[in-house]
Amino acid sequence: MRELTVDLGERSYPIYIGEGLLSEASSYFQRHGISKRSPLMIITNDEIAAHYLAPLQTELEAGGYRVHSAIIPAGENSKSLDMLGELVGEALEAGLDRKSAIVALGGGVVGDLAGFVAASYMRGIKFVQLPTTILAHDSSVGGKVAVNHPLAKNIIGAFHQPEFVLYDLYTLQTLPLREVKAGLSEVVKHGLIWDAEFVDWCEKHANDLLALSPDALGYALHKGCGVKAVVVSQDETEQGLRAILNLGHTIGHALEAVAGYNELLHGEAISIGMVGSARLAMKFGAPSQVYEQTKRTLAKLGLPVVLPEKYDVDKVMSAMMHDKKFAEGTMVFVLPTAIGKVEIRRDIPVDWVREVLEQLKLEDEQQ
Ligand SMILES: NC(=O)c1ccc[n+]([C@@H]2O[C@H](COP(=O)([O-])OP(=O)(O)OC[C@H]3O[C@@H](n4cnc5c(N)ncnc54)[C@H](O)[C@@H]3O)[C@@H](O)[C@H]2O)c1
Ligand SMILES: O=C(O)C(=O)C[C@@H](O)[C@H](O)[C@H](O)COP(=O)(O)O
Ligand SMILES: [Zn+2]
Repeated sequence: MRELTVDLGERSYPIYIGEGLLSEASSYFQRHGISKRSPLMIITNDEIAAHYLAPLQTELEAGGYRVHSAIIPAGENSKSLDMLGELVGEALEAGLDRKSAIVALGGGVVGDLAGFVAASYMRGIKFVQLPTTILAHDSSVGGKVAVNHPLAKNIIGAFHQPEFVLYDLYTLQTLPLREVKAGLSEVVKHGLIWDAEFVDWCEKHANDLLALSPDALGYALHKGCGVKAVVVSQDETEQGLRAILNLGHTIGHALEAVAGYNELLHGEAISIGMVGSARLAMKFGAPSQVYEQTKRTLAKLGLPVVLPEKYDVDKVMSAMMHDKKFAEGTMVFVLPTAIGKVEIRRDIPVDWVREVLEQLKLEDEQQ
């Protein structure tokens, strides 16, 4: 078992990473002071529930917890205000009070939504993250919780940190291959913003990662969570440094919104966005090697690295203007200056962004 800490003073919390951790969940709940006198509510989706809900519920009940489970439909469209309202209704009916906890069992969709339920129910109750996707090495750490609006991704949300993160790597073995690849996109991102050696490692071990080798996954997720924990510990509410975790997201979030949240997976959109950012960086003088290695590594992991032809560049440009990263009349981009190093720029000519998107689209036509 590996352990990391998100260091936020009195709100610090651990990330436990290991195999079989869900089968001992109640001892972690107890250790972290989750009340047995108030009911708790597990939020998960139908696909994850089929694999992991019954054993988790049995384990927690055997440990003396009163458990209510809420099951939402799988998919990004569940990250909505309507679903938030439904879950608040379920929490009230199940008798959750201010000492109750919300338990997120799932990937980033469940985690972001459940975290926002916890942040808003009775103005904030405890929550626990039980991530079950590779991507959730990112989403379960750091306390960004949110739902989407049709016009913009994650635009209604809060910062609300979990009590602890319990990452059972056994759960990853049932992930569909497309979800494995999408999750690895954010793993590579953590290397691209912070650790060049780790990017080399990801490139070299791409096949091991895709094959879900326990050793490779354990190492990569510990590294990825480690970068995230260090960054969040220094800048919890994104006053500065934390924005680097947004590499690839200016373009990526716009693509997700334009696609209606049900076509491109988050990790796929971010992959295209990271290639776009590396291309944009070349216009500011970054060496072409940065663009080439970014694209090569993501492609080796089976991720999209061009903009599908059907995307309308005007619509993508306009979606970018609704993002949180658009402020005071300018777009904010995280641009790589070397592998493992990025800078935050607010002086991006809009025409350059358009050119990059057109180039990425042209590459799709040429494939
Ligand atoms: N809060 C943050 O800091 C943060 C960071 C990154 C991404 N996100 C958000 O995370 C979301 C994407 O998360 P995701 O990729 O985990 O998506 P997801 O939660 O939709 O899970 C992906 C798919 O895999 C299925 N699944 C999950 N675990 C499984 C398992 N163990 N076995 C079999 N199937 C399983 C789910 O049912 C779903 O269909 C996006 O909404 C993104 O915006 C948030
Ligand atoms: O934790 C962060 O900070 C991130 O930016 C991580 C991103 O991978 C994640 O997709 C996040 O939800 C994006 O945040 P947003 O504030 O741009 O919505
Ligand atoms: Zn992301």
